[in-house]
Amino acid sequence: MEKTDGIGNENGSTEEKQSFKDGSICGYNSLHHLLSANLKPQLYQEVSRLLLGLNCGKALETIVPPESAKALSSKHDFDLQAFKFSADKELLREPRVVRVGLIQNCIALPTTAPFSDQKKAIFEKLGPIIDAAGASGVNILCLQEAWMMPFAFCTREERWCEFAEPVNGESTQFLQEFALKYNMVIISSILERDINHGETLWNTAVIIGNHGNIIGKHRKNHIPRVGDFNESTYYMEGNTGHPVFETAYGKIAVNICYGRHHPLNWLAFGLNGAEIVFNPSATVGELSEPMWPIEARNAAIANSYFVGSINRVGTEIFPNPFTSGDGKPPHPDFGHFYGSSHFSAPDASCTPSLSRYKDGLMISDMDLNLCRQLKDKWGFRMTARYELYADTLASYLKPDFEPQVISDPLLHKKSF
Ligand SMILES: NC(=O)NCCC(=O)O
Repeated sequence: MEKTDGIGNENGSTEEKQSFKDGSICGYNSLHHLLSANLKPQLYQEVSRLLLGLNCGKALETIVPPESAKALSSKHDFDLQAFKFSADKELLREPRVVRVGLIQNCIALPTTAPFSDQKKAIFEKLGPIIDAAGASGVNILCLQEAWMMPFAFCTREERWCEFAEPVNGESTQFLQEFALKYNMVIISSILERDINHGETLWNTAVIIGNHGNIIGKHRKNHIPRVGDFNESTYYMEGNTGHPVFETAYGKIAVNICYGRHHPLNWLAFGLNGAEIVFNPSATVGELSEPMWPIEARNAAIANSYFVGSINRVGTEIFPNPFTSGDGKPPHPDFGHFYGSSHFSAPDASCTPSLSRYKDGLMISDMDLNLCRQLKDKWGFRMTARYELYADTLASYLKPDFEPQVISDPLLHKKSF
């Protein structure tokens, strides 16, 4: 249900336009809602074909979530969308269909509330959304980056480090119960405190198996130094490589937030055999929104795997204004985290996005056979010429590296 007619309404008043500060797109939940509300059905179909691609030659199918999940989404006011990526029927392999979920959410209490209350309120907010995923039969569920806290890394204040937890801490224990209850793999991105290594901090994804066990962890490889993303004040670049976790439902990996700007990061997870790579994120409109629908989709295409992209929602106001050395006046917030979580598939199709301003659960079935089918069709792995790039990289890393540039000999000749 949309809030206003947005600019689609010719009489759109100033008040209506003001309401766009809520994070909506001219009053609409998402770009796709804006288009479907304003284009004739035939035009919308054609725009969708170009915008979202085709899966097995058809528009992506939707699936109907169970009534219990729909009831939870109405009661707790979160967006709920469900789709299905198919693959071609094979003669020798059975389809390998898994149901995957992504959760996006805003924080639950102001950042000025006691930390324990903030964390508890986020747990309480997430419970019904995870229940909806469980009721829908989701096999693998991924939460957003540092879901258990406000994204306070803009502030550079040390007190936010108190939110950090060991891999087997409170947040993991909270999710382990759901994993066990719903026979679900859960990927939980937390601020980690590594007790055994001098209590250092990391930005870490914990992989919880469908028996409630901890399968392993991965630490964020690339730390942003852009805009207000002052994360390097808090933790260092990860030391866990590019692990792929073999779970009951397929081989999965996690490329945490800013790592999505690094094509080699995506590649490495692919080389290790990932079939689904999750990108739990926290990013804001002004900085990255034009990149958001492109990077994950490109990674899915180039590496012949599925990608699940998740971004938090809302504007988080911090008690003390901060600056980031970019000449901007002190400000108390990052800007708007624009949600828009979605899935991308190796055949270049993708789902529409979840809301730009509301909590949400995005579900999709995906037949993992599609990964190999796309490798066979496009041959990106076979044509990759890795040895050329290995040579270039090895040479680039040497201190005496010189770029391979052949200059036009006439370029520096004096003309008479
Ligand atoms: N959390 C995080 O790494 N954000 C960086 C900004 C971006 O990559 O869009």
